[in-house]
Amino acid sequence: MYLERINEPADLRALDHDELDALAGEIRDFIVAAVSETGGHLGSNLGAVELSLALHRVFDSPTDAIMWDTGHQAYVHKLVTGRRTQFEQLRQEGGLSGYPSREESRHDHIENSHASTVLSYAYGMAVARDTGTDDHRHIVAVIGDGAMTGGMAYEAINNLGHGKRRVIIVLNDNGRSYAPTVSNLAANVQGADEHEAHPSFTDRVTDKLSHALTDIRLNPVYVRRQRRLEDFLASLPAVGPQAEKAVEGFKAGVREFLQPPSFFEALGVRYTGPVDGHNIDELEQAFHNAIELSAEGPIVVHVLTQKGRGYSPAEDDDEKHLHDAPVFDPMTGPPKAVPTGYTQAFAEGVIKAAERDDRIVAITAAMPGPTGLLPFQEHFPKRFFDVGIAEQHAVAGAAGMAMGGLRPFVAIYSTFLSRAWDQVVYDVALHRLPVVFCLDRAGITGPDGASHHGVYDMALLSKVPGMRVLAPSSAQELHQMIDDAATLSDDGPVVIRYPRGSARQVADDQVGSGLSARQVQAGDGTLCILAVGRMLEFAEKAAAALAESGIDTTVWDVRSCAPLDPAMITDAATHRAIVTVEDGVRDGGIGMMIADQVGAIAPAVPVASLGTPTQFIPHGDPKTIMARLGLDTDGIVLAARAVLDPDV
Ligand SMILES: Cc1ncc(C[n+]2csc(CCOP(=O)(O)OP(=O)(O)O)c2C)c(N)n1
Ligand SMILES: CC(=O)[C@@H](O)[C@H](O)COP(=O)(O)O
Ligand SMILES: [Mg+2]
Repeated sequence: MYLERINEPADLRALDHDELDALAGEIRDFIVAAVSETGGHLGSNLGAVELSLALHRVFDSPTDAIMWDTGHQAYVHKLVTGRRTQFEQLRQEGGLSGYPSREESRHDHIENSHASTVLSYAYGMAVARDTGTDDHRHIVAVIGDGAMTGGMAYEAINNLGHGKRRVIIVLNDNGRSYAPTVSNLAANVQGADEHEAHPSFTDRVTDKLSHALTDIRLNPVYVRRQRRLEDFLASLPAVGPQAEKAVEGFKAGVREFLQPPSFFEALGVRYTGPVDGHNIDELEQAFHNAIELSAEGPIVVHVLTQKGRGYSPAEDDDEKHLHDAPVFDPMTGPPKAVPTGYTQAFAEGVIKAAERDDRIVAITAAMPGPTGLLPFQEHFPKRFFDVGIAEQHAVAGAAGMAMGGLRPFVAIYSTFLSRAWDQVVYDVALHRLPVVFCLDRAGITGPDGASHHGVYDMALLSKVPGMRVLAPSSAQELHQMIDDAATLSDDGPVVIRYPRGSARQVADDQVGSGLSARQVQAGDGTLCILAVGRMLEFAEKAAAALAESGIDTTVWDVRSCAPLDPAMITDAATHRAIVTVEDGVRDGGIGMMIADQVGAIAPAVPVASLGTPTQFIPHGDPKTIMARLGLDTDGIVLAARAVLDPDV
């Protein structure tokens, strides 16, 4: 067993390549076993095994910074940097994070799980390094082909190229985000046409021509000779410049013939590849050469990997190569991922809406499966758009579609809509465009940690002029809200936000409509609980618990967070005390808006607002996190008793 001997990257350098290949096999078995126990990211990590080993053999982390875009593919990095024994607690409360964590290790840098950021970090760290005089450490940024479809990546590439920053970019191209990436970069580089845009892994690696070219272009001996020839020619009087031009022209002709200059080189970033991402020897050679060539400026090493490599249930999963997986039986692999709960309700509802209105189109930012849009794509292939990991473009694109007479439904996780805040406000709302935002994973999501909880959407979006913000308390309410949004959007944008996981099922008479709140039960005027979305279920249970001690509670399902229903505000203001509860940030949240409006008509009525704190909330089990924050039945009961009898 080699894995047990690896406690830090230096231990990798004692192994020969046969031992490294054996270690890679052990690591794959370890990751499958670990993820099968706790759930987590699988396909991406299985594809990054050899890449991670080669990086940690060639570069000297943490002196050299090895940074991972998105970070979901950093399990091997964690394994070889001393955290093997912590994987039993992967993504558990207080356990190992599923992403790099600065608290866990000096080898970790970026904790944010939002994609397409790593090149900007690399740029910034290179600038900081270069302000010093003797700092020669390497800045290595690993970015996936999916993350490369995010606009930020191009902003950074542009700056890196023009700034000639000494950064090594490792483009980990497995041809996929969840779905196949918009274009397979390897094919694009060689100008292959569309039908080759997603060649098999083997095809992608065995293109010997570009392979051979890589050797030439990467080999520093070739580069040094080329430079000596250029210097010699330039030194020749008279004929020198012409001869030099002739050599340049010849080289350009060779390059043009063999391989069109890549996108990267057009921006001043040297490109080389593709390299076989599962051949450690080849990877190490490529990285050593890149170190030499990076003296002149940034270089991309294009690495081809296979998502899910080495575990057939992942290799054979056409939808997402087991990008992530729940707890599962490693012998058989997890069952096929199908939408459940609110995601399933959205998947069904948006199809029904589109059947009724042919203006309706659906947009995803590289997450057709997790957002529930795969069935929509099957029903309406020409009305479905996957724009890549490009939320800003998705939203501004939706604005364009709406201006053109379409009715776009934009399906984006709550947390990822943060990326497109500017476009939501000034491209959609400013023009009062009929765009419907369907935000899955709103509220506390759990295992993916601080940058995945969807806790800001209500507080922020309720402040956008003309924006309607709806929060369903059941699957049936979500269906209703999708129907209503299709017409409400005549007057401008609508947001529907709903949580990860199971959805409450209710009878048709327990569903509201439009922008009205729904009174679930009427009390005797003592206490009024106003609940947002999934919190209604806890509010009803709290009311039942309070009834046992003689407190007769009114309960409202808020439904429309913006605008708030005036009838609900007026009724709440007639009570002795009010509790509001939402699974979003309390500061500036819906509860505070309710308190503000009640205060305007009944300033003496106390309002206790429950919500998430203005803090980053670490990963863990969502129910445990919500209980800890008082966002459950007991928390509501406690708040009710306190607001009724503050002296108790
Ligand atoms: C801004 C943003 N949008 C969406 C996601 C969700 N997401 C996580 S990983 C992933 C796919 C990443 O693809 P790639 O960069 O190619 O990495 P791979 O999983 O293929 O290794 C997506 C869309 C995200 N993390 N950040
Ligand atoms: C990094 C990544 O893939 C995230 O988008 C996350 O893992 C999604 O998790 P769920 O789809 O399980 O909410
Ligand atoms: Mg990928």
